Amino acid sequence: MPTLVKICGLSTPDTMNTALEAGADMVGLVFFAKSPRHVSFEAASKLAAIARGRAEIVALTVDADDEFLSQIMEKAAPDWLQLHGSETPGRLREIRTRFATPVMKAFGIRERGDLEAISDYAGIADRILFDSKPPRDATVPGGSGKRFDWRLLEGLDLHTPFMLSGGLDAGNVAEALDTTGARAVDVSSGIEATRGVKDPALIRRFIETVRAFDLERGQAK
Ligand SMILES: O=C(O)c1ccccc1N[C@@H]1O[C@H](COP(=O)(O)O)[C@@H](O)[C@H]1O
Repeated sequence: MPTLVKICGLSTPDTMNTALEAGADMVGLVFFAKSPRHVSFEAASKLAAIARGRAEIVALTVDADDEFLSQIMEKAAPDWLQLHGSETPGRLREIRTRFATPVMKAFGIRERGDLEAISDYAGIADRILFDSKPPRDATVPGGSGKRFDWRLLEGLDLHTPFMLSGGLDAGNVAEALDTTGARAVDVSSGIEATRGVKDPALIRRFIETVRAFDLERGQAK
């Protein structure tokens, strides 16, 4: 199976098309006003229409309430919800039931102890997402372009599929895949010219690099 690639924080039709044409498996729309990648419901609806049927659409939220999630479902009808806040296992269960959409729960990792909470989400989260841990006073809890020590994931025995993120780019993604054994990766900052502004050439290079890694490992499509 080829590595699953998620391109996150797309906010223009051009970069959305670039990601899709380059072969992204998942495309992420950020619904968090403090993020430089935040999209309005109107923009999201147009971007989702471009992506539908070509890649899975992921809506990223941070501690969103039901009203906000309902708006996202109505306007963008995502295939996945990415929950990047401090959502509890109970809240995840509620969201899955109410919105009948798979959920990907993000965990910020800095040290081994940060992995402990994950077992509480077993059988509830459809996928676990590993990101670097944001500083306590961060206004945006992700998309920082910072990596964490990937060796912390070595030998991890998760019974839930996981995705690796946090500071990935074309220059380090092969090493990240090799170290962690991840079968899915997510990138945002590493494909940007400046914070929040995607660079089509970097999007293509990132996906090409992952596909080359897959070819080398005999995992290509
Ligand atoms: O992208 C954002 O602005 C964002 C905002 C709030 C929470 C998470 C966000 N992005 C996610 O963060 C990780 C790491 O991204 P990066 O490649 O290090 O920039 C990734 O999962 C994004 O989906």
